[in-house]
Amino acid sequence: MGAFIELDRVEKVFDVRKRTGFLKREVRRVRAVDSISFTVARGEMVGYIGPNGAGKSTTIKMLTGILTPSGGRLRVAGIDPSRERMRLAHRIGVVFGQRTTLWWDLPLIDSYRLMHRMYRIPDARYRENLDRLVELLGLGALLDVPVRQLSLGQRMRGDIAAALLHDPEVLYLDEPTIGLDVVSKARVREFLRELNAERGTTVLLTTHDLQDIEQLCSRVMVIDHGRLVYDGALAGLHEAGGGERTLVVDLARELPPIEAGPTARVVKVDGPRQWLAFPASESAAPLVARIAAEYPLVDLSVREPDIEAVIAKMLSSMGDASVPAPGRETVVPGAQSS
Ligand SMILES: Nc1ncnc2c1ncn2[C@@H]1O[C@H](COP(=O)(O)OP(=O)(O)OP(=O)(O)O)[C@@H](O)[C@H]1O
Repeated sequence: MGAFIELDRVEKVFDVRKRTGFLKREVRRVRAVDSISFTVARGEMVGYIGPNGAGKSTTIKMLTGILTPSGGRLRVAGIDPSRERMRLAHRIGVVFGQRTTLWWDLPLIDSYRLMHRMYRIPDARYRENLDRLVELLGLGALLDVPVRQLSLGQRMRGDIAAALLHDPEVLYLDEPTIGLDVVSKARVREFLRELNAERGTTVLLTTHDLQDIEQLCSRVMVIDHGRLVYDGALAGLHEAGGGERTLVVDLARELPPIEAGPTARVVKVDGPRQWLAFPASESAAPLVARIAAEYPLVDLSVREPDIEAVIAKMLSSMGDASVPAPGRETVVPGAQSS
């Protein structure tokens, strides 16, 4: 089967007018997406990650047709999103972690009823989908509650159901687990896994949480300064990024740096607290056991590398040659106005 999402040298350039003096204005050209090409097959679950301002949201907005590319070719299910946004809307679902598509003052079920009409979902299909989503996402007791009274995790589940009522073939998720507690995160992830396995829904996921990717996506794409700098398995990204986790150890008192064996090293000491870096591919258990046996251990925790750190390491290990120059933001000659 051919590609379901196709981008061929897609670009998005914004011209931003900036005041630089009393009467002077300068036009700055920001290349938010800079010649990106990739394809996603039907049924794939792909992570789309990158530092702040890398161009992720701009890409998603072009994929939904909210923004028109400045250059290149883009197709979703054979449709050019910005030209046929409404036709495409029936085939895609979008969830933004930071915003809700639900009506704030209305009970949850009323938002769903409105969507039923907006998307002209056939009655039988609407009822069937609603029942299934309410069950899978545990929304039964929440349907009559106004959205503003829902917790963040409940609201997120409500939003995910809203995005899926019309049976979209592809789901774009922008930070779906942001701000959620551990239990809610697990629930959302479990649901997405089931959705993908049972319905074959294609999922494109933007997140700052590496565990979202670890638990959901076999493929991850990294975007930096508007360019695609990595496309492959998460393990490969860890390798390229040096792949280290951190063990944070609280000792009973201030002590010299812990000697923890050949693969771990102390990277920071602050009073009785010490930070040890160790390979992400290794279990923390032997390290913890050794420290517990030899030191007055009070508490400890393991920190996963954060996405920004992994990407930064990957970029520096690749060398500057493959990293786009920071000249993405350029002053447009002759565009000064007064
Ligand atoms: N409407 C706009 N007008 C001008 N510049 C914009 C506009 N939208 C985005 N940009 C710029 O384009 C670049 C990419 O922004 P984008 O929101 O796509 O990044 P992002 O990867 O989603 O970041 P974040 O993780 O912070 O959400 C940034 O430099 C941003 O300032």
